[in-house]
Amino acid sequence: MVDVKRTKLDGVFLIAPKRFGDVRGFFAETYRRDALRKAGIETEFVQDNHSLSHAAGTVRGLHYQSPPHAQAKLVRCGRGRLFDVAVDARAGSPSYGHWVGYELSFENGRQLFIPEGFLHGFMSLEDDTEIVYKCSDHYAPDCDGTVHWQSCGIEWPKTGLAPLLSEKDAAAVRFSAFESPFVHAGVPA
Ligand SMILES: Cc1cn([C@H]2C[C@H](O)[C@@H](COP(=O)(O)OP(=O)(O)O[C@H]3O[C@@H](C)C(=O)[C@@H](O)[C@H]3O)O2)c(=O)[nH]c1=O
Repeated sequence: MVDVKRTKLDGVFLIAPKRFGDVRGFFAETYRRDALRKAGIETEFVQDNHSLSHAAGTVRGLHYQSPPHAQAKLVRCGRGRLFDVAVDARAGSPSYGHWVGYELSFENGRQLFIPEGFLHGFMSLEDDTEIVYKCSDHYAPDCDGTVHWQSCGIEWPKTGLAPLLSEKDAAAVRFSAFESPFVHAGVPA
């Protein structure tokens, strides 16, 4: 059983798989294609990723892959706690530049579905936080892009710690200078 809820950004969903607890711990279905389809998510995933961030306050993002290798992602936290963010980067979208952010943790088991055309990033909120996510296209380094994490008006959690970023992410272009490779498939008037 999976609870799939819309967010304020069209196409982004917050997902809560049911956990069956017993004396041993819990059991949960972390991916049900039929439940996502019922919510209108037709995405086929082809790659699973897993990363560990040692220090709380680590930021990865805001990342995207350009067409023809754009990726939708289904994100969850394997260990610890993180703040996960999606930013609408589809040129012409009524919510262009708008963002949503949710705490995903081992504890709450929640997932975020992020469609193609969005930037994705996260901040770890505990030491040794793991993120696990499915992607709808393979890694394509030539199509890889990053936008500066502090250039979209995102209200990041205040950890009191110095953020830790890759060199690539620290040097990323600001959102105001970002030339979006994505187009919003709007309904014609
Ligand atoms: C993303 C990725 C990286 N790599 C390699 C390239 C590099 O040597 C090393 C680390 O790559 P990065 O620094 O890009 O890793 P990271 O900063 O964790 O990148 C990830 O960030 C989050 C926010 C996302 O949304 C992902 O799509 C991805 O962009 O792993 C792969 O082999 N396959 C992949 O799919």
